[in-house]
Amino acid sequence: MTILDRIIEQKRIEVAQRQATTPASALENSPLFGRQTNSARAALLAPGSSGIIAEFKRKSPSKGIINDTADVSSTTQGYVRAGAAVLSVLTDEPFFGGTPADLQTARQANPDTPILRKDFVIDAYQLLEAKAWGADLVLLIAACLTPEEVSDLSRQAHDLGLEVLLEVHDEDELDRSLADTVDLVGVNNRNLKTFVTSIDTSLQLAERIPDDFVKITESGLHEAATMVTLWKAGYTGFLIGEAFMKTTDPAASLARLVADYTSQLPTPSNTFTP
Ligand SMILES: O=P(O)(O)OC[C@@H](O)[C@@H](O)c1c[nH]c2ccccc12
Repeated sequence: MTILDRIIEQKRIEVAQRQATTPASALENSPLFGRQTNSARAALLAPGSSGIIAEFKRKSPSKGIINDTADVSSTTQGYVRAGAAVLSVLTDEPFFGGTPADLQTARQANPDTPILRKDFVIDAYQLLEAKAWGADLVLLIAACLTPEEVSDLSRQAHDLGLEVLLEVHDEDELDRSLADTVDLVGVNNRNLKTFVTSIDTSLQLAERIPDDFVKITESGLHEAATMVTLWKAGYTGFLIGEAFMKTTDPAASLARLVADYTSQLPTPSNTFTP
């Protein structure tokens, strides 16, 4: 059994329990449910965008504790001030130490920034939660969904005004799961079954992703030079967590990376300006 299998097994139990205590109607009646969402696609494609999706992550199955003292509100606000285009907030508790409250807090602290609910979505109920907790987009992971589930869930997400980031790890997942109902395609450099992380994954898949999707490279990114290589390969979005969260000042680390990255980009029009 892989770690991903264990996470999904646990997730099914968790979703059933939450559904039993909070009916869909309660989520639909919550104050944030009707809010107008912010577009991550627009934020990442805006001229001058840093392209960075900055993640709030306390721990992970591959790294253990990364940061168990950081405050959600100040860290995410710091990320935004330092130039993050989009925020990603883990809501999985058992494996990543995130909570629904983290997402709600990040929403309240950053009303105008697109926020990704980072979790393992396997059921439409979780889309209602995402909307009720203040998310603007959700992650759908091809490795744990059938192609039908990807297209059904992404259609339902759109009906709620949520954008969809489809995560793939190889050619096979991309070929079978890419639906025109998704907005952004993320290539995870980390294999969720083995934890092996390599940016070659993104480099190999870049050309196979049609250009109408915003291309995001995810995980294991630490250095501006690597980002420039990936940008040249066609990636405009960079999902980064650990490199920031493991430092004592995540926002300052982001600011340094943005400065370094933009100074190395060949075209001034893509330069981030605060
Ligand atoms: O902390 P990193 O190596 O910068 O990675 C961030 C993000 O890509 C990673 O947390 C992630 C990518 N896909 C996921 C799916 C579930 C949980 C976590 C993830």
